[in-house]
Amino acid sequence: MKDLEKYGVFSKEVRPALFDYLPIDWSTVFGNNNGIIVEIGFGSGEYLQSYAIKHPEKNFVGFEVSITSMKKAHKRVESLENVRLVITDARFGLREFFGPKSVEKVIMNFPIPWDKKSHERRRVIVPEFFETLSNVLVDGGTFELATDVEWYAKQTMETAKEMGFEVVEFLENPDREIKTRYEQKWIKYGRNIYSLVIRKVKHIEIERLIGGRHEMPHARSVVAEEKLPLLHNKVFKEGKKVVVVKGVYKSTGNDAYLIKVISSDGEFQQHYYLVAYPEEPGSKEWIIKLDSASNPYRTPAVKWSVSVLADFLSSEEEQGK
Ligand SMILES: C[S@@+](CC[C@H](N)C(=O)[O-])C[C@H]1O[C@@H](n2cnc3c(N)ncnc32)[C@H](O)[C@@H]1O
Repeated sequence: MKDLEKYGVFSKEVRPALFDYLPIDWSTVFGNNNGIIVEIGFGSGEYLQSYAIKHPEKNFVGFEVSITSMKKAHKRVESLENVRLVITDARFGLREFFGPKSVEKVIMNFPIPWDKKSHERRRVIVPEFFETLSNVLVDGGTFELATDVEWYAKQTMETAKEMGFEVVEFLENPDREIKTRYEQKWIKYGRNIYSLVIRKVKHIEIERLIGGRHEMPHARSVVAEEKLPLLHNKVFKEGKKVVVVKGVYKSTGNDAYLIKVISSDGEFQQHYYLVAYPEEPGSKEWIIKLDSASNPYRTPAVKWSVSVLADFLSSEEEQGK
């Protein structure tokens, strides 16, 4: 894998899907073993920039889901050797890209609380998030939250205690050295600010969806070609895995088909393409695999999408029916 691709179009962007092995060995990314601080939802990047300049002896990894924020923040941190940015849902990224006891501190400034019942699924700070923290934080490592939403701060503190964390600090209107864009806005509007610091006291093992070598899943099957159009809009479910086929497209040049898939592992959803084509022209044996231009994380649902589609397409004789 060429480093240029692995590190994305932005010089400080890291694209974990292109790494051969996960969790990432961050010491090779930064070229040193300095302690790691993670910021979730860095927005325009002011906080990350100021913090990283103040602490050149630490490495910083920021997560965002907004590409607009990524572009703005990247301009700020471009020249900083100790910062890397990742465009991924941090709930997934913190668990999958960091090994046990590898992060000193996780920071979250002014997250959207998603208070409506229908939006609850988007919330970052949920019990599973504390399980991830209990694994990836070093012993005594901390999580810091700043918010303008009192119930959110208090609920986070209560859940943290239930999940075995120690509360180090809970302050109303703290005088924070670095103020984020949202913080400045809320202060101007006269809103109260709450800050919470909790410390890990107990390490737990967690299950990661991916891990180890990031291989390309593929399957071989005796395919009944007439079954391919039947895949359209098909939904396959097994446990937390869901695979939905959104489209099936036949190539004009040969017998290959492109299959548009959305798969979910619980809350984590990915969009990508699979390809299906005869091993030799005219052969009944087909290969079904990820399209080379698609690069989803090889989660259980992604691996399963290849095998479940291969089974579906398999001719009845092959299945012994
Ligand atoms: C209200 S803004 C706060 C931005 C910045 N921290 C500040 O205080 O100015 C929340 C940010 O979190 C990002 N975000 C929301 N959910 C996220 C997730 N699951 N993973 C990473 N970033 C997320 C949003 O895109 C948005 O930029």
